[in-house]
Amino acid sequence: MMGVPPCRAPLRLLPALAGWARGRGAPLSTGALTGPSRRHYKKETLPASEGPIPPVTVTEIRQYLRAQGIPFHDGYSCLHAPSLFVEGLGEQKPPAGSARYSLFIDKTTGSFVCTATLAEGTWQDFQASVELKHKGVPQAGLQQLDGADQAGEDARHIWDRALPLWELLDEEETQTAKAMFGISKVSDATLKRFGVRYLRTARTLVFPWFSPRGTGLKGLKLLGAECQGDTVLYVENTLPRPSAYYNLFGLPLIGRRDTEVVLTGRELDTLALYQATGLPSLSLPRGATCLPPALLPYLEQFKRITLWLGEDLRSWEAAKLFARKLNPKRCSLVRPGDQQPRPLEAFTRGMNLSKILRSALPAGHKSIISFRQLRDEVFGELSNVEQVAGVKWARFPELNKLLKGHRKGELTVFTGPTGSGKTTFISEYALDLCMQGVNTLWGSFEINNVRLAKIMLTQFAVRRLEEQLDQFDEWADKFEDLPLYFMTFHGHQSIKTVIETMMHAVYMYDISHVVIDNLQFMMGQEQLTVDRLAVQDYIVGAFRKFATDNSCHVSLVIHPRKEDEERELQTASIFGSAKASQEADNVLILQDRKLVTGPGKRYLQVSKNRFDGDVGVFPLEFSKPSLTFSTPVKGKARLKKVKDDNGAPPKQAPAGGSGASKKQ
Ligand SMILES: Nc1ncnc2c1ncn2[C@@H]1O[C@H](COP(=O)(O)OP(=O)(O)OP(=O)(O)O)[C@@H](O)[C@H]1O
Repeated sequence: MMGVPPCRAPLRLLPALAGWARGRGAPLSTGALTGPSRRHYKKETLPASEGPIPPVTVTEIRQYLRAQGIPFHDGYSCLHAPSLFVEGLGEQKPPAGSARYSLFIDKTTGSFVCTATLAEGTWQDFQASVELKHKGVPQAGLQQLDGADQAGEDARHIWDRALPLWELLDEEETQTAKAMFGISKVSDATLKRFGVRYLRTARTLVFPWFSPRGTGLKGLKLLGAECQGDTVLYVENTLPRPSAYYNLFGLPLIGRRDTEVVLTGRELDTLALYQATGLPSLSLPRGATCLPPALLPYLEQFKRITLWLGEDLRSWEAAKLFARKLNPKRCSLVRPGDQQPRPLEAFTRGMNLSKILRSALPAGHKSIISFRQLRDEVFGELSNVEQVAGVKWARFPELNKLLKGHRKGELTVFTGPTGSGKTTFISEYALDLCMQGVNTLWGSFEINNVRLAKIMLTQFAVRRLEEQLDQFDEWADKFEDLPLYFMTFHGHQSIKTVIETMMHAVYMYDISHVVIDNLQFMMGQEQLTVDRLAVQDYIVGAFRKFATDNSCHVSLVIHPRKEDEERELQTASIFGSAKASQEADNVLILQDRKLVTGPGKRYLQVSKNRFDGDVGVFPLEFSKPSLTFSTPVKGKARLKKVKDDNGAPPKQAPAGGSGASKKQ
């Protein structure tokens, strides 16, 4: 297990013990990664427009199926059809709505999976299969999912060594182990039903991932626990590694006729929920961080899905987004709150879980709502000020003081003089958030992904890896487990293609932060200045809309206009009309003027902050070996809040950030 220091979050993901990543259901995945001694590291990439995934619409899919004479019916997230991959079944015409329709085609991406044979592929693969079938070629060999190879073997090895919790040496050991995980009230019968085991040597619970066909072991999750005062800190490891771990825990226990399910964020919640209510329950493989579309076919049978993911605002936000993918009409959401903690806690506190489930709110969106419907949301925001403020940077405490945090749905515009280190800074700023579980998508048009990943890996390791190549694998392995994706665009691109790719990434990977470096690469070659301004306005507007519609933060690098080199940049120095700064929620400027405070110093200026109005500047200290910009530790308080963006960086370190002011 890698030695990543504990963090504040009650649950965090550690790198998997070993494994492969296959990016199941993700047509754009990087391909197989081998065991722990590998040298290559690859993050998943998204395609350029000429890449392998032309967007397909559900209308086109329907037309194609009709034209090919393939019967289908409309599900919640997928179209259901008889499978081509099951011998003979494709020829028959089962009645509409039949459970024998085992082929699921994702309405958004066209990707398919056959739940009977576990064949899967892209929309293009599907069309190719249909053609081959017409030519009489058998379909059996297409991408079987259950080749879990190395990870499967490793999992089997651990599984065989783990014991059922109720078969430990004595009752006392069982009780101690249960207490350690906060599951003293969870009965042996429940643990047995879900097949939970205990790995004595590592003092971890072991949750199995069985193939949906109920045969082989595909992987497992190991859960460790540390008690800190009254709270239990859980540490997770999965086999295969998180990016390839697609276990809907509890799936083999779901009956064909079950039409309702409760989705939880943790296996322990599912145990508690089942024991308390007897209702079918599944837990998502990576909690509230994502709902991979590859899981959607397995949720199609449910007419009603209740999402009860956790007790914090982040889980609530995630539940709202997941309901969109699942089809909000069938979803209800349990709102986190003191009287509605997560299922395990509610169970431990002796609360009535059925009652909490009954109070779940329908996710169906209505465009006109009254304050009465909003008041609980308003209360939630008022009572969770810290969480509402967003994810805090770990490396830039001064940025937290000004911006308070990184929030979904906002647009940040970032500018600075040419060559001042914009890419280097924005890379670390995004990496910091990504390391805290913010699913991040990079659009680097100026420098290629290898160079960018090299900068990021150096910043991640906080050292010059060129001179310590023996450490490369260790850092690359950890880096690989970050929820980080890259678009494969390079050079000029149309905004339409970029936005389409971003939407695809949001659907596939639940991206909540997109970084675009930089806007000028979407501007095309228009010669006329007026046109260029209009084009830029249009692009900024498109990113703004994307951020709002997808509840996703967009950080957009824009070059400044050519200005007097002696003068500080201001909000008005951003290239183009005023649109960029008007649309932005935050404007950040990297100031590189060599001020009296030190040679070569940079300052970060927050010149607009729509969230609470605090603006100001703070110095950054660049470390060349690690390419990082930490805030200097020496000296007194460094942050200076200023009245407006004409406020120049401080000539001396100001005391205590006095002079703070709010800006409308
Ligand atoms: N504060 C700094 N002091 C010295 N060198 C720096 C600093 N920040 C970045 N650099 C180095 O300067 C070079 C340019 O940095 P970077 O590409 O991040 O700048 P940029 O502002 O994005 O450039 P451009 O305007 O071309 O987009 C890199 O080699 C980087 O390592």
